Amino acid sequence: MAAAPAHAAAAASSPSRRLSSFAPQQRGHAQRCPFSPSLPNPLRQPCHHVAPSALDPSSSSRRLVPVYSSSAAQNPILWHLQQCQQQQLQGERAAEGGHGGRIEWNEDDKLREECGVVGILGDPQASRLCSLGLHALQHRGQEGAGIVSCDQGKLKSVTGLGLVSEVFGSDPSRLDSLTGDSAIGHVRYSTAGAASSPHNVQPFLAGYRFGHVAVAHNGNLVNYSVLRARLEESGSIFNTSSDTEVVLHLIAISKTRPFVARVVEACEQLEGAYSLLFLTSDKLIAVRDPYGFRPLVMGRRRANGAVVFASETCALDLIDADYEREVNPGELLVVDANGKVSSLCLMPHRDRQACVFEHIYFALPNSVVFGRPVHRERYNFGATLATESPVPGGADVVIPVPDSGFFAALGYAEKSGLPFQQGLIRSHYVGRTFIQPSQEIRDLGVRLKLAPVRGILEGKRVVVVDDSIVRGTTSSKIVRLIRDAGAKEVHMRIASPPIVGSCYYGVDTPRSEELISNRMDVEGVCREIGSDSLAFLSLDSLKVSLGEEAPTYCHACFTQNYPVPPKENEVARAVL
Ligand SMILES: O=P(O)(O)OC[C@H]1O[C@H](OP(=O)(O)OP(=O)(O)O)[C@H](O)[C@@H]1O
Ligand SMILES: NC(=O)CC[C@H](N)C(=O)O
Ligand code: SF4
Ligand SMILES: [Mg+2]
Repeated sequence: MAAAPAHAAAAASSPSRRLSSFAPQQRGHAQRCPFSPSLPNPLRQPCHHVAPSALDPSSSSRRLVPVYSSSAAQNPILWHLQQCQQQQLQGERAAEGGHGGRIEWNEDDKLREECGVVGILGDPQASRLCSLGLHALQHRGQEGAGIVSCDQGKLKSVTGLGLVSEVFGSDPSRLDSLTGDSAIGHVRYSTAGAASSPHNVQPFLAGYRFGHVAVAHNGNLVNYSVLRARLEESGSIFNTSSDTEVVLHLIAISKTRPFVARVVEACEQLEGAYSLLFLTSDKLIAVRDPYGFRPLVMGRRRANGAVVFASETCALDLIDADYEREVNPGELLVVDANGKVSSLCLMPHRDRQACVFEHIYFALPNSVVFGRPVHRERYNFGATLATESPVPGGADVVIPVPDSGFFAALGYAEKSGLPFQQGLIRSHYVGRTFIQPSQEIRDLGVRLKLAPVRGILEGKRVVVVDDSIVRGTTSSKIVRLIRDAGAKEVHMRIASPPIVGSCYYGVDTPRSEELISNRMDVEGVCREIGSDSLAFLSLDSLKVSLGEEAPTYCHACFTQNYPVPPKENEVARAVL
């Protein structure tokens, strides 16, 4: 049963939050250049620019501010801004290798993925299966990939920048070298530490007093700078600028024994999100933080009972492993060399705060995440949206924004009784996070990625369903594409609430100020993206859709109620 439509109630009481129609000529920008306020800003599209004050490499934080761009060649202001941005980039690259912080930024307009982890024990093909599992999780991180295997107590590692196919496909000898019947793997999208540094690609492998240990991490540690500073003060030397490395140092300096107790002691000092896999000479260990922000599941291979851990069940499916259960929040599972699994409670169990965005956007629809099939959740969000936000004057067709809008659009169409059509075709050869250095090329990139089907759109009142709006640039471009293809009306429907806050738990979001719904209300966003109407799924309806489990989900990017306070302000983007 859908909740009362929150925005409809707001619309009745407040004209400023009403869903509205806007004529294109009303869509002018009155903004001025934030860095030269005396100059009017004639530009239209948001891009990113680094404030000149942040050009100082010693600056404690980098400020990214939205400005408006067209072609730099035609526009001196943009040229100036791009020069500054170049300068900033060069400064940061020169500073790379410095302590801790992230020195690159979310260059496109998206919420970026997180990371994916896979671990296997008890199969002679462990590293090959691991690489297949990583392929299945490639949507969670495309910056780097790696595998550490264990053969007769000896740990071996191959890591590299790029996609799994680039790291392991180009040279078969890499996988051949990873012998042994246990392995862990990682695909990275960075939240802390430079994306372009090969040192930051996981799994990390380190030696300590009693042996070697490898770690693969999905999440983000909100207190890592504090921990790192403390460790460095007492002599630790870091190899990477990633938050994850602190875990290895904490294990190494722990005075307790055995190894599992060291892991527990280390994890007790961590704050934030962590789904971790550890590999040692004789064990595979899986840990999930007490809030369970990030997913982590366990399964077994049908053929031989090998134990498998993975971020999402799609990785289990690919390697013929049956899903057994989640690693529970706050739980530590130890798999010994004989495949025996023991469970330990890591620390007092807190109320779970699973990331609801896994259901909305991140996870693949064929995965089961937090015990729920992702495709079903998305379908329900879309169906609820249809109930609470039909198009006032009716519509002719519902189309999804591929890929992640697909199931929500299907739910919307079936609930509203409208035909569901594929009005946008997605190129399979353009990545999920398409990155180009200039805004102009990025604009073209959207057309490269999504092409309208004129025969479906021409003369129609079109409902376009997407999963989320972050900065709004993709939506504006899609609205324009659909209008250019002859649509009579374009109504955007978004199957999640407006995103108003950054994530500190393993998802690289733009700064709050750059999130379009943080800067303006629904009517403003509608005007900005140029649609005839716009509606988001209300938070109340999202919660109704999640049912009894709603309180066990994190919704902080919609509410800014952070379950773990983000102590280090903007940690993911700070240059320390
Ligand atoms: O408001 P914006 O800044 O435009 O960002 C939001 C868009 O980004 C994501 O799609 P993306 O293209 O990254 O991935 P997908 O193809 O898997 O949907 C998301 O699904 C929205 O479509
Ligand atoms: N997205 C993630 O889970 C990233 C893991 C880790 N914080 C890193 O930056 O490498
Ligand atoms: S803030 Fe948003 S993206 Fe981050 S964990 Fe919470 S729900 Fe997920
Ligand atoms: Mg999308």
